[in-house]
Amino acid sequence: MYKIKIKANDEKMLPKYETAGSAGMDLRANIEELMVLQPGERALVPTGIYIELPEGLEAQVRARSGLAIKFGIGLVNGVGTIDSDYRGEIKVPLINWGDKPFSIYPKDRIAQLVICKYEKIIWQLVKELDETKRGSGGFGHTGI
Ligand SMILES: O=c1ccn([C@H]2C[C@H](O)[C@@H](COP(=O)(O)OP(=O)(O)OP(=O)(O)O)O2)c(=O)[nH]1
Ligand SMILES: [Mg+2]
Repeated sequence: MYKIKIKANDEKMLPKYETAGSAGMDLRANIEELMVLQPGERALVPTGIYIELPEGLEAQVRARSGLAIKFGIGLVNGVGTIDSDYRGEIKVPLINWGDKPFSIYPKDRIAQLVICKYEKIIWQLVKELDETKRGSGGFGHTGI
């Protein structure tokens, strides 16, 4: 298990696994006052945490499905990527896709962080790629 350096003003803000098998650790809103997201509105919500990942690990910011299904709350950027050399505050670009105003209270769990391994590659520029049965078929070409 990796031990990852983290900075936070309050230990309660440290993301943690809610169950033994959770892949994600919930991120909390580091705000002083209630924030309201109107339908269609987006906001970059601070989490108060700063991390130092070794090269080869990234952190993914992902939506919480409960907020998505109940209130239409998602991430404007789909999945956020926290680079290993990023030392700034982790922030969550939330959007209210729902039809009602959504209230965020201080320390609410607004998203989750998943730590993943990634590979670095170098490109080998070629004229032809290996043939496959799929070829360029995609976007539903096998049917629905
Ligand atoms: O949901 C997110 C996405 C990104 N970041 C931070 C960490 C990441 O390392 C940095 C840059 O993110 P990204 O590469 O996605 O954004 P960019 O628009 O390409 O910015 P940059 O030019 O700084 O790389 O912003 C967050 O805090 N939350
Ligand atoms: Mg970038």
